[in-house]
Amino acid sequence: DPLPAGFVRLDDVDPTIRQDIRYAGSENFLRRKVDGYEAPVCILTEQAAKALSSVQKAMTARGLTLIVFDCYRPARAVADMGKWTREGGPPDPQWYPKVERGDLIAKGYVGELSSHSRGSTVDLAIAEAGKKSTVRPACGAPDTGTLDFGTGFDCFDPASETAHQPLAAEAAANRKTLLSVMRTAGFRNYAREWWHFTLADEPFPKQRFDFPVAAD
Ligand SMILES: C[C@@H](N)C(=O)N[C@H](C)C(=O)O
Ligand SMILES: [Zn+2]
Repeated sequence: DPLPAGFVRLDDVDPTIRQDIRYAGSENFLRRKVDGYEAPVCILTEQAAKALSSVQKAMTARGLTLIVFDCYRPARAVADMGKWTREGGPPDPQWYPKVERGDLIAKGYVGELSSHSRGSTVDLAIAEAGKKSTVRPACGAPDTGTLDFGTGFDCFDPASETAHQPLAAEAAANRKTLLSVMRTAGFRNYAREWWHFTLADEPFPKQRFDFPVAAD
């Protein structure tokens, strides 16, 4: 299906950006596919995709690449995550080792209404350009194939706060690099998650979308 006006598939803007769209599969904190993800593709607003492509150019020059884990997230996916957290349960050592499942929204790790549904928010890391990512998330181990950020994508823990201390020097330096290149391109970080960025001048600041994430 055609995308709503103003949205693009990232691959059409910059096919060099690596994509590992976790909610389209089971390697995520729900341990199953999330509603609304029909294909593992990154969809963003045109402005966000172009801004990300400018970051990728800086990365490529350094032998690095961006890797995106989540982009536009349909409202039905946000609702699915919310319902799932409310089912409750104990901490999960891999994804939220110190938080009850039912507290993930209250603690700010999962959005009850997420900026991702506005299309200009992205979860991402930096990887070495030559190395392919194999999935090995999240707490206590960086994702294989990404630089060391201290924690992996979607490790819901205070250690994932962007400015968390103490943090090994290399992880702190990599967080600083990601923050710096993303800020230069006009993105703002969410202080609780080093991987979550929203385009400051987003085109749909008050709208939430619900079309599915589909390949074409
Ligand atoms: C779930 C995680 N990847 C994330 O994006 N968290 C923020 C708070 C959100 O859901 O908007
Ligand atoms: Zn996010």
